[in-house]
Amino acid sequence: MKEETTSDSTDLSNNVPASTSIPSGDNNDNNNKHSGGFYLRWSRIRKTVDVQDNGGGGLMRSSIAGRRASSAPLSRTFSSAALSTATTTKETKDILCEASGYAAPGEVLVCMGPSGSGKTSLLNCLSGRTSYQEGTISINGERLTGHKMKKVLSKTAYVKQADIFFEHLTVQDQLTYTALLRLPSTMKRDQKHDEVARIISLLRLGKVAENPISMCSGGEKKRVNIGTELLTDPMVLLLDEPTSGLDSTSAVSLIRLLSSLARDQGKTVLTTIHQPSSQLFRSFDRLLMISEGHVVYFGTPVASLDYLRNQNLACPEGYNAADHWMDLLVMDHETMKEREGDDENQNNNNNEQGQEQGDDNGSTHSSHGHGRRQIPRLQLQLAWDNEAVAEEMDAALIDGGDDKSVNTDASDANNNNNNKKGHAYDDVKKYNTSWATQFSVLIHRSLKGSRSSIFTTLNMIKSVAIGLVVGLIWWRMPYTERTVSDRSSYFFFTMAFWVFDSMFGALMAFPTEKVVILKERASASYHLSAYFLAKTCSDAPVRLVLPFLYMCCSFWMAGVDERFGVFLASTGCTLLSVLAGESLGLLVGASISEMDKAMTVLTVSSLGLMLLGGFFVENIPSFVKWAKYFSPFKYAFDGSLQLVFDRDVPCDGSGKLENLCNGSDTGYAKASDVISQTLGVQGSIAFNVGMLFVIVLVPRYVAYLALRAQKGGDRS
Ligand SMILES: Nc1ncnc2c1ncn2[C@@H]1O[C@H](COP(=O)(O)OP(=O)(O)OP(=O)(O)O)[C@@H](O)[C@H]1O
Repeated sequence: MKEETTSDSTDLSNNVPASTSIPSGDNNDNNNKHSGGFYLRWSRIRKTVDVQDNGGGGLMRSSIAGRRASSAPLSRTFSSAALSTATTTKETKDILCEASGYAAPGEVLVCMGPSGSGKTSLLNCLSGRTSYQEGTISINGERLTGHKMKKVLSKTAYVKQADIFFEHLTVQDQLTYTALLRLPSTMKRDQKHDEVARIISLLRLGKVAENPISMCSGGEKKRVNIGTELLTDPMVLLLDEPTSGLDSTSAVSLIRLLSSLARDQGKTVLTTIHQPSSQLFRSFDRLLMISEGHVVYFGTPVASLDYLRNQNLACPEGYNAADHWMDLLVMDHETMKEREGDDENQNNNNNEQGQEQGDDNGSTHSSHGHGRRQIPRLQLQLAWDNEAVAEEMDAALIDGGDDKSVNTDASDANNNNNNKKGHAYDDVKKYNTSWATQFSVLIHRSLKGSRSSIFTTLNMIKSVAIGLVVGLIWWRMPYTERTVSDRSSYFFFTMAFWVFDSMFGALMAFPTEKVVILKERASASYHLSAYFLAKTCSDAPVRLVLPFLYMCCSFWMAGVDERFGVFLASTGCTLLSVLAGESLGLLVGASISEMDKAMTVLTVSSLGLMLLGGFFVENIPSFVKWAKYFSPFKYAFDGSLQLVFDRDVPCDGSGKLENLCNGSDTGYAKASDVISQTLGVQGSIAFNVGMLFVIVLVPRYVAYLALRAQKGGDRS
């Protein structure tokens, strides 16, 4: 093993030319064709992440410089401090190592590499979805820094590997809402609908347009995903594995579609792809090969075969060139030994056959024609002269590369263009539509979701049934001394049931939508505030219908009060308590991302708040008593009881209000005494209702802030 490593480095230093420039035939001849397009360049992009190592020692520990010297495989670097710690250490893992390249308007650049080589990470960096430690990304020669990157987002479409949607929406709905949100407000509504129709026909989605996305096949979902991004007429289209899960015919037609978008509309297309056919491989305009975060080739696919031949790694005749590239990049010592063994056997067989047949074809091709003791991916990583590409990219920067005289044709064209007209994205606003438009579209979309998840037939039956059961159990209570505690328990049950129901129902509201929101927000579709308000405004009325049905049944059956005004007011109190419970659920759901933790927190806190409401324990210790002022149960209960017990209570000899009835000359217990002494109600109706409003609004606002603080991770 040691010998092999030494010989690797020796062989490499002997075999690889000191400088490997972009292969011939790879000039920028296409650049002037689409000078109005976006020329995306990146140079020396370095991205690292900190990861935990539990002292397993399974990680490779050396630096790039060290590896360049020793040819040891590496994708991680260690700080010396980390090395000295035996147990859990933090290490820095290199995900992209000085990656450089460009994607030109009118061209399809295909990025290939083994799984985990850094393709998605590169797209994430280029789309502004993730940070990187070093390097420059520019559009038409201008560096993209934070602010500009955000602006460019609205001109960049990023089709992610995962198809993320609200699956209850139909294909048509999904595209229409996207069009209404992301197409500029200068376009009329009809034009936006026409655009949706165009995309549906372009992507052959007509047959499934009215189907919910959840019913679509993988390929159809992928096309909806692409259609969603194409709608905005982006200048730069980034696609992560758009052909995964598609059959070969669909994959070919998708790549053809991308090519035609690039050629006919001057779009800049950068896509990653797995295992294209030989024919497809050759049809790509440009190829970027990545291995363990290192660019190992950038140029045309055809020139890549010459390059491999120069590296003594020629693709065997008749072998799929893309497969050959991938084989080279995944091969390790073990697979090499196996292959060498196979080759030797095959050579021996062929030699024997050749001798028998007098045929001189015995020199069977060694499966990949490479030096037997080199690991090809290391050879290729070391051989590629990334610096040459990086310098070329830097030279194209308007505000200063190392040598401005080395500008490419395109950058010259773009410089002139930019000087005259300013940048194509200078006048681009982050959001294409106004806050009000976003709010109205989102509320419409959100209502569809709320109706399908909350306002279901089953939920309605449940509410009416519980109302009927409660009505029967508390059946026709007379308004006398005997039923004071029954009336109070009716309200206790009602508040407890509905507040818990709304709390736990709302807990899931944001977590289930979070992934879609992060995706849509990453493409600057709308303000978070527009989403948040639309979501809460659409969920609330739908959620209130159910307790209203319950109140309609139970209140009259139980004979809580015969006055319609009291019914309306106590129903209002119940509904306010439902909204308060919803707010607390939203707050916990928005602040704690792990569902099991959120559920635990909500269960403990809601039970605590209910007990603190004073229903079960009369003598709450003073050091926790203050917490009852956070209890929506308390305010709803206290408010409702004051509405009902606004008249003196007739004594009926049952002795339930003994202390109040015994001393009474009128035969009535005074309402104020019943409320304060027997029921322990505090504060006026206005105070209790006011406090309910506070609990409705404050936790909601904090939930919004919590949601705002959440950023999509690298992988979201
Ligand atoms: N935030 C992160 N934390 C830790 N590791 C990460 C992070 N992001 C990426 N990686 C690692 O970086 C490497 C490159 O990941 P990336 O998703 O870019 O690969 P890929 O080439 O797109 O793979 P695939 O083809 O399987 O999608 C992987 O080993 C991945 O585990």
